[in-house]
Amino acid sequence: MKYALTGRMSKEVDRFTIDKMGVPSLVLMERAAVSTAMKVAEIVALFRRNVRILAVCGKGNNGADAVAAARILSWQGVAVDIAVIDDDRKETEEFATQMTIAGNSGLNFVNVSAIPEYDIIIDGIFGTGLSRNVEGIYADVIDLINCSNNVVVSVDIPSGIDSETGAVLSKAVKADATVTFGYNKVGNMIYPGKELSGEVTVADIGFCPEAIKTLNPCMYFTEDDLRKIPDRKAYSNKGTYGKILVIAGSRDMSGAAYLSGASAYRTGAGLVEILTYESNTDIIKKLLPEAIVTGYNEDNYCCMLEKSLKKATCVILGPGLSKDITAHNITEEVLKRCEVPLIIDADALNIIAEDISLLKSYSHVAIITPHIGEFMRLTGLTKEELLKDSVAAAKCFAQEFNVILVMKNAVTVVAEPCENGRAYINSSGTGAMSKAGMGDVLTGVIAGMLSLRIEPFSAACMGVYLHGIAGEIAEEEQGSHSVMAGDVVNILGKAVNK
Ligand SMILES: NC(=O)C1=CN([C@@H]2O[C@H](COP(=O)(O)OP(=O)(O)OC[C@H]3O[C@@H](n4cnc5c(N)ncnc54)[C@H](OP(=O)(O)O)[C@@H]3O)[C@@H](O)[C@H]2O)[C@@H](O)CC1
Ligand SMILES: [K+]
Repeated sequence: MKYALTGRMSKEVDRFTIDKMGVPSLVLMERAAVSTAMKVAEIVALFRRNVRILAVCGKGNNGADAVAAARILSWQGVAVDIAVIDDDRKETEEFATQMTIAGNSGLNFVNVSAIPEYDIIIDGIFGTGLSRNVEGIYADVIDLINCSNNVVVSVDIPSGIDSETGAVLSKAVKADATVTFGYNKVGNMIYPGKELSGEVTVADIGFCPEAIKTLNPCMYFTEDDLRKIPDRKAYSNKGTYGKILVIAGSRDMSGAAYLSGASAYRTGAGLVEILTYESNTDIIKKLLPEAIVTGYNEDNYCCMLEKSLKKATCVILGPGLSKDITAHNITEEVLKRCEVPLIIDADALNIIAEDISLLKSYSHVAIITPHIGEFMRLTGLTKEELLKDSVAAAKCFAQEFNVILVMKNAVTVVAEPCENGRAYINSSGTGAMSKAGMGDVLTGVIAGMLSLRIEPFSAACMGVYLHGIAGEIAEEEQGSHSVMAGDVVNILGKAVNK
Protein backbone atom coordinates (compact mmCIF):
# COMPACT_ATOMS: atom_id res chain seq x y z
CA MET A 1 0.00 0.00 0.00
CA LYS A 2 1.24 3.48 -0.80
CA TYR A 3 0.24 6.95 0.31
CA ALA A 4 -0.70 10.04 -1.69
CA LEU A 5 -0.39 13.46 -0.10
CA THR A 6 -2.05 16.80 -0.60
CA GLY A 7 0.18 19.86 -0.90
CA ARG A 8 -0.52 20.78 2.71
CA MET A 9 0.58 17.34 3.86
CA SER A 10 3.73 17.54 1.71
CA LYS A 11 4.62 20.77 3.38
CA GLU A 12 4.28 19.11 6.80
CA VAL A 13 6.46 16.20 5.68
CA ASP A 14 9.07 18.72 4.45
CA ARG A 15 8.93 20.63 7.71
CA PHE A 16 9.10 17.50 9.88
CA THR A 17 12.16 16.19 8.02
CA ILE A 18 13.87 19.57 7.96
CA ASP A 19 12.97 21.07 11.36
CA LYS A 20 12.46 18.02 13.58
CA MET A 21 15.00 15.63 12.03
CA GLY A 22 17.52 18.27 11.01
CA VAL A 23 17.94 17.23 7.35
CA PRO A 24 18.87 20.44 5.51
CA SER A 25 16.28 21.61 2.99
CA LEU A 26 18.96 21.75 0.28
CA VAL A 27 19.79 18.06 0.81
CA LEU A 28 16.19 17.09 0.05
CA MET A 29 16.19 19.47 -2.87
CA GLU A 30 19.40 18.04 -4.33
CA ARG A 31 17.86 14.56 -4.30
CA ALA A 32 14.66 15.91 -5.89
CA ALA A 33 16.76 17.58 -8.57
CA VAL A 34 18.86 14.45 -9.22
CA SER A 35 15.65 12.40 -9.66
CA THR A 36 14.28 14.95 -12.09
CA ALA A 37 17.56 15.11 -14.02
CA MET A 38 17.62 11.30 -14.29
CA LYS A 39 14.14 11.26 -15.82
CA VAL A 40 15.09 14.01 -18.26
CA ALA A 41 18.28 12.13 -19.18
CA GLU A 42 16.17 9.04 -19.95
CA ILE A 43 14.07 11.11 -22.34
CA VAL A 44 17.16 12.74 -23.89
CA ALA A 45 18.47 9.24 -24.70
CA LEU A 46 15.31 8.53 -26.71
CA PHE A 47 16.00 11.46 -29.06
CA ARG A 48 19.28 9.94 -30.40
CA ARG A 49 20.50 13.42 -31.27
CA ASN A 50 21.61 16.56 -29.48
CA VAL A 51 18.66 18.17 -27.79
CA ARG A 52 18.04 21.52 -26.19
CA ILE A 53 16.45 21.65 -22.76
CA LEU A 54 14.89 24.59 -21.00
CA ALA A 55 14.00 24.73 -17.31
CA VAL A 56 11.04 27.11 -16.91
CA CYS A 57 10.97 28.29 -13.33
CA GLY A 58 8.89 30.19 -10.84
CA LYS A 59 10.67 31.63 -7.83
CA GLY A 60 9.41 29.13 -5.25
CA ASN A 61 11.04 25.84 -4.30
CA ASN A 62 9.49 24.10 -7.29
CA GLY A 63 11.45 26.51 -9.47
CA ALA A 64 14.51 25.90 -7.28
CA ASP A 65 14.22 22.15 -7.99
CA ALA A 66 14.09 22.86 -11.71
CA VAL A 67 17.13 25.19 -11.58
CA ALA A 68 19.07 22.53 -9.67
CA ALA A 69 18.02 19.80 -12.14
CA ALA A 70 19.19 22.04 -15.01
CA ARG A 71 22.57 22.53 -13.34
CA ILE A 72 22.99 18.77 -12.75
CA LEU A 73 22.18 18.03 -16.40
CA SER A 74 24.54 20.77 -17.55
CA TRP A 75 27.34 19.24 -15.46
CA GLN A 76 26.58 15.98 -17.30
CA GLY A 77 27.28 17.71 -20.59
CA VAL A 78 23.67 18.24 -21.72
CA ALA A 79 22.68 21.60 -23.25
CA VAL A 80 20.33 23.23 -20.74
CA ASP A 81 19.17 26.81 -20.34
CA ILE A 82 17.02 28.43 -17.66
CA ALA A 83 14.09 30.83 -18.02
CA VAL A 84 12.76 32.44 -14.85
CA ILE A 85 9.27 33.91 -14.87
CA ASP A 86 10.01 37.27 -13.44
CA ASP A 87 7.43 39.24 -11.54
CA ASP A 88 7.69 41.06 -8.24
CA ARG A 89 7.16 37.85 -6.25
CA LYS A 90 9.69 37.22 -3.53
CA GLU A 91 12.03 34.32 -4.22
CA THR A 92 12.63 31.59 -1.64
CA GLU A 93 16.04 31.27 -0.01
CA GLU A 94 16.58 27.93 -1.74
CA PHE A 95 15.73 29.45 -5.10
CA ALA A 96 18.30 32.20 -4.59
CA THR A 97 20.92 29.58 -3.63
CA GLN A 98 20.19 27.43 -6.68
CA MET A 99 20.37 30.48 -8.97
CA THR A 100 23.79 31.37 -7.53
CA ILE A 101 25.06 27.81 -8.13
CA ALA A 102 23.60 27.83 -11.67
CA GLY A 103 25.29 31.20 -12.31
CA ASN A 104 28.60 29.89 -10.97
CA SER A 105 28.21 26.91 -13.30
CA GLY A 106 27.88 29.17 -16.34
CA LEU A 107 24.29 28.27 -17.21
CA ASN A 108 22.61 30.48 -19.75
CA PHE A 109 19.49 32.47 -18.79
CA VAL A 110 16.94 33.18 -21.53
CA ASN A 111 13.52 34.77 -21.85
CA VAL A 112 10.40 32.57 -21.61
CA SER A 113 9.46 33.61 -25.17
CA ALA A 114 12.17 31.14 -26.35
CA ILE A 115 10.14 28.14 -25.09
CA PRO A 116 9.16 26.87 -28.59
CA GLU A 117 12.84 26.59 -29.59
CA TYR A 118 13.55 23.80 -27.10
CA ASP A 119 13.03 20.02 -27.36
CA ILE A 120 12.41 19.38 -23.68
CA ILE A 121 10.87 21.65 -21.04
CA ILE A 122 11.42 21.11 -17.33
CA ASP A 123 8.28 22.58 -15.76
CA GLY A 124 9.14 24.18 -12.42
CA ILE A 125 6.66 27.04 -12.44
CA PHE A 126 4.49 25.93 -9.51
CA GLY A 127 4.50 22.83 -7.37
CA THR A 128 2.52 22.10 -4.25
CA GLY A 129 2.68 25.76 -3.20
CA LEU A 130 0.15 26.85 -5.85
CA SER A 131 -2.59 28.50 -3.87
CA ARG A 132 -4.90 30.26 -6.32
CA ASN A 133 -5.89 30.56 -9.97
CA VAL A 134 -3.10 31.03 -12.47
CA GLU A 135 -3.27 34.36 -14.26
CA GLY A 136 -1.24 36.96 -16.19
CA ILE A 137 2.26 36.03 -17.31
CA TYR A 138 2.01 32.59 -15.64
CA ALA A 139 -1.07 31.72 -17.70
CA ASP A 140 0.64 33.01 -20.86
CA VAL A 141 3.75 30.88 -20.23
CA ILE A 142 1.63 27.78 -19.60
CA ASP A 143 -0.23 28.42 -22.88
CA LEU A 144 3.08 28.78 -24.68
CA ILE A 145 4.37 25.47 -23.26
CA ASN A 146 1.14 23.67 -24.14
CA CYS A 147 1.08 24.87 -27.71
CA SER A 148 4.79 24.27 -28.33
CA ASN A 149 5.84 20.93 -29.68
CA ASN A 150 8.23 19.91 -26.90
CA VAL A 151 8.37 17.07 -24.40
CA VAL A 152 7.42 18.33 -20.94
CA VAL A 153 8.70 16.94 -17.65
CA SER A 154 6.91 18.46 -14.67
CA VAL A 155 8.60 18.80 -11.33
CA ASP A 156 6.42 17.32 -8.55
CA ILE A 157 3.08 18.14 -10.23
CA PRO A 158 2.16 19.90 -13.50
CA SER A 159 2.08 23.63 -12.83
CA GLY A 160 -1.50 24.79 -12.42
CA ILE A 161 -2.90 21.57 -10.92
CA ASP A 162 -4.37 21.83 -7.45
CA SER A 163 -2.35 19.26 -5.48
CA GLU A 164 -5.30 18.66 -3.13
CA THR A 165 -7.92 17.80 -5.76
CA GLY A 166 -6.49 17.34 -9.25
CA ALA A 167 -8.45 20.37 -10.48
CA VAL A 168 -6.97 22.81 -12.98
CA LEU A 169 -6.63 26.21 -11.32
CA SER A 170 -7.66 28.01 -14.51
CA LYS A 171 -4.56 26.93 -16.53
CA ALA A 172 -2.25 23.93 -16.22
CA VAL A 173 0.75 22.47 -17.99
CA LYS A 174 0.15 19.27 -19.94
CA ALA A 175 3.12 17.08 -19.03
CA ASP A 176 4.42 13.95 -20.69
CA ALA A 177 6.06 12.87 -17.46
CA THR A 178 6.05 14.04 -13.86
CA VAL A 179 8.65 13.30 -11.22
CA THR A 180 7.08 13.66 -7.81
CA PHE A 181 8.90 13.51 -4.50
CA GLY A 182 8.57 11.15 -1.57
CA TYR A 183 4.91 10.32 -2.07
CA ASN A 184 2.56 10.73 -5.01
CA LYS A 185 0.31 13.77 -4.85
CA VAL A 186 -3.49 13.50 -4.80
CA GLY A 187 -3.50 16.03 -7.65
CA ASN A 188 -1.53 13.63 -9.86
CA MET A 189 -4.02 10.83 -9.22
CA ILE A 190 -7.41 12.42 -9.85
CA TYR A 191 -8.68 13.76 -13.19
CA PRO A 192 -7.99 16.13 -14.83
CA GLY A 193 -4.66 16.21 -12.96
CA LYS A 194 -4.11 12.50 -13.61
CA GLU A 195 -4.27 12.99 -17.36
CA LEU A 196 -2.12 16.13 -17.34
CA SER A 197 0.63 14.48 -15.25
CA GLY A 198 1.53 11.92 -17.93
CA GLU A 199 3.71 9.11 -16.66
CA VAL A 200 4.34 9.67 -12.94
CA THR A 201 7.56 8.60 -11.21
CA VAL A 202 7.60 8.73 -7.41
CA ALA A 203 11.18 9.40 -6.32
CA ASP A 204 12.45 8.77 -2.82
CA ILE A 205 14.23 11.92 -1.67
CA GLY A 206 14.75 10.98 1.96
CA PHE A 207 11.67 12.22 3.79
CA CYS A 208 11.44 10.84 7.32
CA PRO A 209 8.65 8.18 7.29
CA GLU A 210 7.58 9.19 10.83
CA ALA A 211 6.28 12.40 9.29
CA ILE A 212 3.16 10.91 7.74
CA LYS A 213 2.03 9.08 10.87
CA THR A 214 -0.12 11.96 12.07
CA LEU A 215 -1.37 13.05 8.65
CA ASN A 216 -4.02 10.52 7.51
CA PRO A 217 -2.92 10.59 3.86
CA CYS A 218 -4.94 8.93 1.08
CA MET A 219 -4.02 5.33 0.28
CA TYR A 220 -3.57 3.57 -3.02
CA PHE A 221 -2.60 0.07 -4.09
CA THR A 222 -0.03 -1.30 -6.47
CA GLU A 223 0.16 -4.84 -7.85
CA ASP A 224 2.18 -5.94 -4.80
CA ASP A 225 -0.99 -5.47 -2.75
CA LEU A 226 -2.71 -8.27 -4.67
CA ARG A 227 -0.44 -10.60 -2.67
CA LYS A 228 -2.44 -9.59 0.41
CA ILE A 229 -5.53 -11.41 -0.84
CA PRO A 230 -5.62 -14.41 1.53
CA ASP A 231 -4.79 -17.86 0.17
CA ARG A 232 -7.54 -20.44 0.17
CA LYS A 233 -7.24 -22.80 3.11
CA ALA A 234 -6.74 -26.49 2.38
CA TYR A 235 -8.81 -27.41 5.43
CA SER A 236 -12.01 -25.69 4.35
CA ASN A 237 -15.42 -26.21 2.78
CA LYS A 238 -17.86 -23.94 0.98
CA GLY A 239 -19.19 -22.68 4.30
CA THR A 240 -15.74 -21.38 5.24
CA TYR A 241 -16.13 -18.72 2.59
CA GLY A 242 -19.53 -17.45 3.42
CA LYS A 243 -22.82 -17.35 1.63
CA ILE A 244 -23.45 -14.34 -0.55
CA LEU A 245 -27.06 -13.41 -1.13
CA VAL A 246 -27.51 -11.40 -4.33
CA ILE A 247 -30.86 -9.61 -4.40
CA ALA A 248 -30.94 -8.41 -7.97
CA GLY A 249 -32.82 -8.37 -11.24
CA SER A 250 -36.43 -7.56 -12.02
CA ARG A 251 -39.03 -8.51 -14.61
CA ASP A 252 -37.03 -9.24 -17.82
CA MET A 253 -33.77 -8.06 -16.23
CA SER A 254 -31.56 -11.00 -15.39
CA GLY A 255 -28.06 -9.97 -16.55
CA ALA A 256 -27.09 -7.87 -13.55
CA ALA A 257 -27.89 -10.67 -11.10
CA TYR A 258 -25.77 -13.09 -13.12
CA LEU A 259 -22.79 -10.70 -13.38
CA SER A 260 -22.87 -9.93 -9.68
CA GLY A 261 -23.24 -13.55 -8.56
CA ALA A 262 -20.64 -14.92 -10.98
CA SER A 263 -18.13 -12.27 -9.87
CA ALA A 264 -18.63 -13.21 -6.22
CA TYR A 265 -17.85 -16.83 -7.10
CA ARG A 266 -14.82 -15.87 -9.20
CA THR A 267 -13.31 -13.92 -6.31
CA GLY A 268 -13.70 -16.43 -3.54
CA ALA A 269 -17.31 -16.81 -2.34
CA GLY A 270 -18.14 -20.33 -1.15
CA LEU A 271 -21.82 -20.21 -2.04
CA VAL A 272 -23.96 -17.70 -3.90
CA GLU A 273 -27.72 -17.47 -3.72
CA ILE A 274 -29.49 -15.23 -6.19
CA LEU A 275 -32.89 -13.98 -5.13
CA THR A 276 -34.58 -12.52 -8.17
CA TYR A 277 -37.91 -11.93 -9.84
CA GLU A 278 -39.45 -15.31 -10.67
CA SER A 279 -39.36 -14.86 -14.44
CA ASN A 280 -35.52 -14.74 -14.32
CA THR A 281 -34.83 -17.95 -12.49
CA ASP A 282 -34.59 -20.31 -15.49
CA ILE A 283 -32.16 -18.16 -17.41
CA ILE A 284 -29.95 -17.49 -14.38
CA LYS A 285 -29.86 -21.18 -13.52
CA LYS A 286 -28.59 -21.82 -17.05
CA LEU A 287 -26.03 -19.02 -16.90
CA LEU A 288 -24.79 -19.87 -13.42
CA PRO A 289 -25.67 -23.43 -12.45
CA GLU A 290 -23.38 -23.15 -9.41
CA ALA A 291 -25.76 -20.68 -7.76
CA ILE A 292 -28.89 -21.33 -5.74
CA VAL A 293 -31.52 -19.34 -7.61
CA THR A 294 -34.72 -18.41 -5.83
CA GLY A 295 -37.63 -16.55 -7.39
CA TYR A 296 -40.06 -14.13 -5.79
CA ASN A 297 -43.16 -12.37 -7.00
CA GLU A 298 -45.22 -9.40 -5.86
CA ASP A 299 -47.05 -11.50 -3.28
CA ASN A 300 -44.39 -13.66 -1.69
CA TYR A 301 -41.24 -11.50 -1.74
CA CYS A 302 -41.40 -10.82 1.99
CA CYS A 303 -41.37 -14.43 3.03
CA MET A 304 -38.69 -15.36 0.44
CA LEU A 305 -36.54 -12.49 1.63
CA GLU A 306 -36.84 -13.54 5.26
CA LYS A 307 -35.75 -17.10 4.48
CA SER A 308 -32.78 -16.05 2.34
CA LEU A 309 -31.55 -13.35 4.69
CA LYS A 310 -31.37 -15.84 7.57
CA LYS A 311 -28.64 -17.87 5.85
CA ALA A 312 -26.57 -15.07 4.30
CA THR A 313 -23.18 -13.89 5.55
CA CYS A 314 -23.15 -10.96 3.11
CA VAL A 315 -25.85 -9.36 0.98
CA ILE A 316 -25.73 -7.51 -2.34
CA LEU A 317 -28.82 -5.41 -2.98
CA GLY A 318 -29.77 -3.51 -6.08
CA PRO A 319 -28.24 -4.53 -9.43
CA GLY A 320 -31.03 -4.49 -12.04
CA LEU A 321 -33.66 -4.38 -9.27
CA SER A 322 -35.80 -1.68 -10.98
CA LYS A 323 -37.63 1.00 -9.06
CA ASP A 324 -41.07 -0.55 -9.03
CA ILE A 325 -43.13 -0.86 -5.88
CA THR A 326 -41.81 -4.34 -5.06
CA ALA A 327 -38.22 -3.11 -5.42
CA HIS A 328 -39.08 -0.26 -3.00
CA ASN A 329 -40.53 -2.69 -0.52
CA ILE A 330 -37.61 -5.09 -0.82
CA THR A 331 -35.12 -2.28 -0.27
CA GLU A 332 -36.94 -1.14 2.86
CA GLU A 333 -37.24 -4.70 4.18
CA VAL A 334 -33.56 -5.45 3.64
CA LEU A 335 -32.52 -2.24 5.38
CA LYS A 336 -34.77 -3.23 8.30
CA ARG A 337 -33.73 -6.87 8.59
CA CYS A 338 -30.22 -7.35 7.28
CA GLU A 339 -27.62 -7.81 10.00
CA VAL A 340 -24.60 -8.84 7.90
CA PRO A 341 -22.43 -6.65 5.64
CA LEU A 342 -24.66 -5.16 2.97
CA ILE A 343 -23.45 -3.91 -0.42
CA ILE A 344 -25.95 -1.48 -1.92
CA ASP A 345 -25.83 -0.56 -5.60
CA ALA A 346 -27.75 0.80 -8.57
CA ASP A 347 -31.55 0.83 -8.28
CA ALA A 348 -31.49 0.29 -4.52
CA LEU A 349 -29.44 3.50 -4.27
CA ASN A 350 -31.91 5.37 -6.46
CA ILE A 351 -34.72 4.18 -4.22
CA ILE A 352 -32.77 5.29 -1.14
CA ALA A 353 -32.14 8.68 -2.78
CA GLU A 354 -35.89 9.29 -2.62
CA ASP A 355 -35.77 8.87 1.15
CA ILE A 356 -32.22 9.14 2.45
CA SER A 357 -33.39 8.53 6.04
CA LEU A 358 -33.53 4.81 5.08
CA LEU A 359 -29.76 4.82 4.93
CA LYS A 360 -29.34 6.75 8.15
CA SER A 361 -31.42 4.26 10.09
CA TYR A 362 -29.31 1.29 8.94
CA SER A 363 -26.93 0.34 11.72
CA HIS A 364 -24.83 -2.56 10.37
CA VAL A 365 -21.87 -2.48 7.96
CA ALA A 366 -22.99 -0.99 4.66
CA ILE A 367 -20.87 -0.51 1.54
CA ILE A 368 -22.58 1.66 -1.03
CA THR A 369 -21.31 1.85 -4.62
CA PRO A 370 -22.86 4.82 -6.44
CA HIS A 371 -21.51 6.12 -9.73
CA ILE A 372 -21.37 9.89 -10.06
CA GLY A 373 -25.01 10.19 -11.23
CA GLU A 374 -26.28 8.09 -8.34
CA PHE A 375 -24.10 10.00 -5.90
CA MET A 376 -25.54 13.28 -7.18
CA ARG A 377 -29.04 11.94 -6.56
CA LEU A 378 -28.06 10.82 -3.06
CA THR A 379 -26.50 14.14 -2.10
CA GLY A 380 -28.29 16.71 -4.23
CA LEU A 381 -24.88 18.07 -5.24
CA THR A 382 -24.18 19.15 -8.80
CA LYS A 383 -21.47 17.40 -10.79
CA GLU A 384 -19.22 20.48 -10.54
CA GLU A 385 -19.67 20.70 -6.76
CA LEU A 386 -18.91 17.03 -6.41
CA LEU A 387 -15.87 16.88 -8.65
CA LYS A 388 -14.37 20.06 -7.19
CA ASP A 389 -13.01 17.90 -4.38
CA SER A 390 -14.21 14.33 -4.76
CA VAL A 391 -12.15 12.94 -1.88
CA ALA A 392 -13.57 15.50 0.55
CA ALA A 393 -17.14 14.91 -0.71
CA ALA A 394 -16.74 11.15 -0.31
CA LYS A 395 -15.29 11.42 3.21
CA CYS A 396 -18.00 13.79 4.30
CA PHE A 397 -20.84 11.55 3.04
CA ALA A 398 -19.30 8.37 4.48
CA GLN A 399 -19.04 9.96 7.88
CA GLU A 400 -22.49 11.54 7.87
CA PHE A 401 -24.30 8.35 6.80
CA ASN A 402 -21.99 5.84 8.49
CA VAL A 403 -21.37 3.89 5.28
CA ILE A 404 -18.27 2.79 3.40
CA LEU A 405 -18.66 4.84 0.26
CA VAL A 406 -17.29 3.58 -3.05
CA MET A 407 -17.70 6.58 -5.37
CA LYS A 408 -17.30 5.10 -8.83
CA ASN A 409 -15.73 7.28 -11.46
CA ALA A 410 -12.80 7.14 -13.89
CA VAL A 411 -10.81 7.29 -10.64
CA THR A 412 -12.89 5.61 -7.95
CA VAL A 413 -12.58 6.89 -4.39
CA VAL A 414 -13.43 4.84 -1.29
CA ALA A 415 -14.09 6.56 2.04
CA GLU A 416 -14.35 5.14 5.53
CA PRO A 417 -17.22 6.11 7.83
CA CYS A 418 -15.61 7.75 10.83
CA GLU A 419 -14.09 11.02 11.88
CA ASN A 420 -10.71 11.37 10.15
CA GLY A 421 -11.54 8.15 8.29
CA ARG A 422 -9.25 6.69 5.66
CA ALA A 423 -9.67 7.47 1.98
CA TYR A 424 -8.50 5.29 -0.89
CA ILE A 425 -7.82 6.50 -4.42
CA ASN A 426 -7.93 3.79 -7.05
CA SER A 427 -5.12 3.55 -9.55
CA SER A 428 -6.23 0.57 -11.65
CA GLY A 429 -8.77 0.34 -14.46
CA THR A 430 -9.15 1.60 -17.98
CA GLY A 431 -11.54 3.48 -20.26
CA ALA A 432 -12.39 0.07 -21.75
CA MET A 433 -14.47 -0.48 -18.61
CA SER A 434 -16.92 2.31 -19.45
CA LYS A 435 -19.56 -0.26 -20.32
CA ALA A 436 -22.86 -1.51 -18.96
CA GLY A 437 -22.65 -4.18 -16.29
CA MET A 438 -19.24 -3.22 -14.88
CA GLY A 439 -20.84 -1.94 -11.66
CA ASP A 440 -22.67 -5.25 -11.20
CA VAL A 441 -19.34 -7.04 -11.47
CA LEU A 442 -17.83 -4.73 -8.85
CA THR A 443 -20.50 -5.57 -6.27
CA GLY A 444 -19.69 -9.26 -6.66
CA VAL A 445 -15.95 -8.67 -6.38
CA ILE A 446 -16.37 -6.71 -3.15
CA ALA A 447 -18.59 -9.49 -1.79
CA GLY A 448 -15.89 -11.97 -2.79
CA MET A 449 -13.30 -10.00 -0.81
CA LEU A 450 -15.61 -9.95 2.21
CA SER A 451 -16.09 -13.68 1.95
CA LEU A 452 -12.30 -14.05 2.29
CA ARG A 453 -12.70 -12.25 5.64
CA ILE A 454 -10.94 -9.08 4.61
CA GLU A 455 -12.22 -6.29 6.88
CA PRO A 456 -14.96 -4.28 5.13
CA PHE A 457 -13.12 -1.04 4.24
CA SER A 458 -10.10 -2.94 2.89
CA ALA A 459 -12.43 -5.38 1.10
CA ALA A 460 -14.08 -2.45 -0.67
CA CYS A 461 -10.69 -0.96 -1.66
CA MET A 462 -9.25 -4.30 -2.76
CA GLY A 463 -12.44 -5.11 -4.68
CA VAL A 464 -12.18 -1.82 -6.58
CA TYR A 465 -8.49 -2.37 -7.31
CA LEU A 466 -8.93 -5.98 -8.42
CA HIS A 467 -11.89 -5.07 -10.65
CA GLY A 468 -9.70 -2.45 -12.37
CA ILE A 469 -6.81 -4.89 -12.83
CA ALA A 470 -9.22 -7.41 -14.39
CA GLY A 471 -10.43 -4.67 -16.75
CA GLU A 472 -6.84 -3.92 -17.75
CA ILE A 473 -6.15 -7.59 -18.52
CA ALA A 474 -9.41 -7.81 -20.48
CA GLU A 475 -8.36 -4.75 -22.48
CA GLU A 476 -5.00 -6.38 -23.34
CA GLU A 477 -6.86 -9.43 -24.59
CA GLN A 478 -9.85 -7.82 -26.31
CA GLY A 479 -8.77 -4.31 -27.28
CA SER A 480 -10.12 -1.16 -25.73
CA HIS A 481 -13.49 -1.00 -27.53
CA SER A 482 -14.47 -4.62 -27.16
CA VAL A 483 -14.30 -5.43 -23.46
CA MET A 484 -17.65 -6.43 -21.98
CA ALA A 485 -18.61 -6.93 -18.35
CA GLY A 486 -18.77 -10.71 -18.88
CA ASP A 487 -15.13 -10.68 -20.07
CA VAL A 488 -14.10 -9.01 -16.83
CA VAL A 489 -15.94 -11.67 -14.81
CA ASN A 490 -14.09 -14.43 -16.62
CA ILE A 491 -10.72 -12.75 -16.18
CA LEU A 492 -11.04 -12.11 -12.44
CA GLY A 493 -9.09 -15.28 -11.69
CA LYS A 494 -6.10 -14.01 -13.68
CA ALA A 495 -6.30 -10.68 -11.84
CA VAL A 496 -6.34 -12.34 -8.40
CA ASN A 497 -3.26 -14.35 -9.33
CA LYS A 498 -1.38 -11.56 -11.13
N1 LIG B 1 12.78 21.50 1.22
C1 LIG B 1 11.61 21.68 0.62
O1 LIG B 1 10.79 22.46 1.04
C2 LIG B 1 11.37 20.91 -0.59
C3 LIG B 1 10.47 21.36 -1.56
N2 LIG B 1 10.34 20.77 -2.72
C4 LIG B 1 9.71 21.44 -3.84
O2 LIG B 1 9.09 22.61 -3.39
C5 LIG B 1 7.80 22.73 -3.97
C6 LIG B 1 6.95 23.57 -3.11
O3 LIG B 1 7.62 24.80 -3.06
P1 LIG B 1 6.93 26.12 -2.51
O4 LIG B 1 6.20 25.80 -1.25
O5 LIG B 1 7.98 27.12 -2.43
O6 LIG B 1 5.84 26.42 -3.58
P2 LIG B 1 5.88 26.54 -5.19
O7 LIG B 1 4.98 25.48 -5.66
O8 LIG B 1 7.25 26.58 -5.71
O9 LIG B 1 5.21 27.92 -5.52
C7 LIG B 1 4.88 28.79 -4.53
C8 LIG B 1 5.10 30.20 -5.01
O10 LIG B 1 4.14 30.48 -5.98
C9 LIG B 1 3.36 31.60 -5.56
N3 LIG B 1 2.02 31.39 -6.04
C10 LIG B 1 1.11 30.49 -5.62
N4 LIG B 1 0.03 30.51 -6.42
C11 LIG B 1 0.26 31.47 -7.38
C12 LIG B 1 -0.47 31.94 -8.47
N5 LIG B 1 -1.65 31.43 -8.81
N6 LIG B 1 0.07 32.90 -9.23
C13 LIG B 1 1.28 33.40 -8.93
N7 LIG B 1 2.02 32.98 -7.88
C14 LIG B 1 1.52 32.01 -7.13
C15 LIG B 1 3.52 31.70 -4.09
O11 LIG B 1 3.38 33.04 -3.79
P3 LIG B 1 2.40 33.53 -2.64
O12 LIG B 1 1.20 32.62 -2.66
O13 LIG B 1 3.19 33.38 -1.40
O14 LIG B 1 2.09 34.90 -3.07
C16 LIG B 1 4.92 31.18 -3.90
O15 LIG B 1 5.84 32.21 -4.11
C17 LIG B 1 7.35 21.31 -4.15
O16 LIG B 1 6.34 21.17 -5.10
C18 LIG B 1 8.65 20.64 -4.56
O17 LIG B 1 8.84 20.82 -5.94
C19 LIG B 1 11.20 19.62 -3.00
O18 LIG B 1 12.39 20.14 -3.48
C20 LIG B 1 11.49 18.83 -1.78
C21 LIG B 1 12.13 19.66 -0.74
K1 LIG C 1 5.66 21.91 -11.63
